[in-house]
Order: sequence, then structure tokens, then C-alpha cells
Amino acid sequence: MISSIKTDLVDALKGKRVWVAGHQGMVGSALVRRLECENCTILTVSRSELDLTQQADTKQWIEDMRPEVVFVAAAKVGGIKANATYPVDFLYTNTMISMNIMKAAVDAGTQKFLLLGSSCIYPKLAAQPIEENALLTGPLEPTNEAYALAKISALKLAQAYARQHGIQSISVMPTNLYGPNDNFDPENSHVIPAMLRRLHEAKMAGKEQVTLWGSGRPLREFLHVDDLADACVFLMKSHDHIDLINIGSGQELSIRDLAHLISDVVGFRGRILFDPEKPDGAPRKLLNSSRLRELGWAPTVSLRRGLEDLYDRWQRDPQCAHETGWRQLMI
Ligand SMILES: NC(=O)C1=CN([C@@H]2O[C@H](COP(=O)(O)OP(=O)(O)OC[C@H]3O[C@@H](n4cnc5c(N)ncnc54)[C@H](OP(=O)(O)O)[C@@H]3O)[C@@H](O)[C@H]2O)C=CC1
Ligand SMILES: C[C@H]1O[C@H](OP(=O)(O)OP(=O)(O)OC[C@H]2O[C@@H](n3cnc4c(=O)[nH]c(N)nc43)[C@H](O)[C@@H]2O)[C@@H](O)[C@@H](O)C1=O
Repeated sequence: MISSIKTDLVDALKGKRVWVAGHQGMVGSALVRRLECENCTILTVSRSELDLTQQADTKQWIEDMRPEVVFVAAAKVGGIKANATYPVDFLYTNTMISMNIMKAAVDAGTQKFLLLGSSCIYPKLAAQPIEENALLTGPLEPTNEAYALAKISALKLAQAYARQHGIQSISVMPTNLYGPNDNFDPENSHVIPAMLRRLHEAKMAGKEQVTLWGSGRPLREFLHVDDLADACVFLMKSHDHIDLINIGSGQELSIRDLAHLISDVVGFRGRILFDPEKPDGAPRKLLNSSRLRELGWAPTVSLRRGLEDLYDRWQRDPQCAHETGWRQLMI
């Protein structure tokens, strides 16, 4: 069931203590940048200070800080290979983080949540473009089943809290994201930072060809993380509760076409080959974002401009990639 309640609040964030969990990540840092334009107090804590898989520590920190609004952007995240290689981490860590945060925050009096889901919660062969009501209508994509199950559990817990205790939450399902603070690890990242890195390194080394993963045929939709953050704040300010809502750009292209676009942005002039032994993942993941459009929000960053900006930032400041965990600097 999909339900939403439009709020008559003038500004759901105004004057509030707002915690962005995962503020050093790509999405969390974009949320902080966007929330700095709002009249609210932003609370943050890094993973080195608080491991959110630890229930007692999480409960204590939340009791001390008393956030009124929580954006849950902390998670174990990675691309197709990381998801397939570390299913325990993706299922266990992500389940613990979202369960610990929601339970402790509700107990401490938090009034409202925004949960970050993902388009991978939908069935592998969902009808395209994927509507919100495709949830749990078919088998998941095997490479990210563990991650998807953790995300589905979190959004179901949010729905349960709404039903049983009247707690407000908004569960957003973004399409594939990219932007500042992305993960540029060559093996564990998503396709955009991985390709930017591979094609840049090939250009610098004067290589004549580069081999990328899979068949090149899968179709993907991409959204800049600043657009995502803006959509999250828009929804938070305009609605009390939304069970599930897609956030996409409508900008879809094949992985092969993405490779050529990134090649052009980077200035790599050699040949692009694909290795079909590597997994393709879902054949197509285009979200139907008409609910969000009807509410009055639309993205502003074109894929080409977003890629040029990311490549430019990365060359000027390699710190725009995380240094922690499995992230590594490119240069
Ligand atoms: N990236 C994408 O394409 C998409 C992302 N999403 C969702 O958006 C959310 C954020 O993703 P994204 O910003 O890309 O991911 P990142 O990996 O960039 O950020 C995740 C953040 O969570 C923190 N974190 C991880 N584990 C813990 C822990 N045990 N305790 C405390 N903090 C922890 C990380 O800390 P540290 O900085 O120390 O590593 C990091 O700051 C996720 O829920 C993801 O599923 C949804 C769709 C697409
Ligand atoms: C956001 C989303 O992200 C993941 O799903 P995915 O969309 O399959 O993500 P991906 O970005 O890793 O790959 C997209 C496509 O690109 C191809 N590809 C080519 N060359 C490289 C390459 O060098 N690296 C990567 N990672 N992919 C490559 C790759 O073979 C695939 O066909 C899930 O983790 C899921 O959990 C999730 O939430």
C-alpha cells in the first residue's frame, strides 16, 4: 500500500535539531550542504565516534543529542561487485544501522525520519519505468539481494512505526547517484566513479584501449546527488508521511553510451571494450518518478554537466573522494 499525507506545516525543518546520519558520505554530505540553506541546527557524528551498528552506543548518543528530525544516510554502500562479494556486510550492517537508529530515535522522541532506500529494492524484471507499487512483486536482482532486503526491512519498519505509533517518515527510493564525495575505489565503487578513474588513468598512461565490465547493454538512470538532496529536503518540508517515493532524473542510457560520454568528458581517445564475463546486474532500472514530478519537484543537473563538474573537482581536489574505508584517492 502506498500512502502519503500532505503537510500543512509552514516549514517542517525550521528551528529543529536535524541529524544527518552518514554526513561524511556522498548523500549525507550533499544533505548537509543543502540543509545549510535551511533555518535548522544540523547534528552530525562520524563513524569513528559512533558505530551505528552498536545498539547501546547509538541509543546513548541519540538520548544525549535528542534530534527532532533524522535523515538516515548512513549505510554500507558499493557497486555491483562489492554487493555480490560482501552480502553479509550489506545485509547485516544496513539492517542494524536503520533498525538501531529508528528504535532509539523514536524512544528519544524524534518526530520525523527520512530514509534512503534504493531503486534496487524493486524486482529484477519489474515493468519499466518502475512504479512504487512494483515493490515485492517479483524476485530481486541476485547481485544486490542482500542490500535490497536490508532496505526493504527498513522501509517496512518505518511503515510499521507509522501504523502502530503514528511516527512520520518519508522513504525515498533514489535511482543510481553520483557526485562529490563519491567512492572512487576501482573494484568496489559504482560505475560512474569507476569509469572516470579507469578512463582517466588510461588517458594518462597513453593506453590504446580499456576494458570495462559486462556487456555494455544494461540501461541505467543517473541522478546528481545535489538534485537528490534537494528532492529530500523538498519532500521533508512539504509532506508529513510518504510510505515510498521514487526519485529519478528520467535520464537513461546504456552502459556503453555512458562509457563513450565519460570518455569524451575525460578526453580518452582509445578503444572501449567490454568483458562479458563480468556481471551486468539488472538489465534496466528506470524509475517512474511521476509522483514526485506531480508534487512539484524536478531535477536541474544534466548528466553531462554533472560528469564534467565531478571530473573537474576530482582533478583539482582528490579529497572530493572519501579517504576512509575502502575508498582510495585517484591520483
Ligand atoms: N550511491 C548511490 O548510487 C545510491 C545510494 N543510495 C543510498 O543512499 C545512502 C547513502 O549512500 P552514499 O552516500 O552513496 O554512501 P557512502 O558510502 O558515500 O556514505 C555512507 C556513510 O555511512 C557511513 N557509515 C557506514 N557504516 C557506518 C556505521 N557502521 N556507523 C556509522 N556510520 C557508518 C559512512 O562512514 P565513512 O565515511 O566512515 O565510510 C559514510 O559516511 C545509502 O542508504 C544508500 O543505499 C541509494 C541509491 C543510490
Ligand atoms: C545504485 C545501485 O548500484 C548497484 O547496482 P548497479 O546499478 O548494477 O551498479 P553499478 O554502478 O556497480 O554497475 C552498473 C553497470 O555498470 C557496469 N560497469 C561497467 N564497468 C564498470 C566498472 O568499472 N565498475 C562498476 N561498478 N560497474 C561497471 C556494471 O557491470 C553494471 O552493468 C547495486 O550495488 C545496487 O545495490 C544499487 O543500489
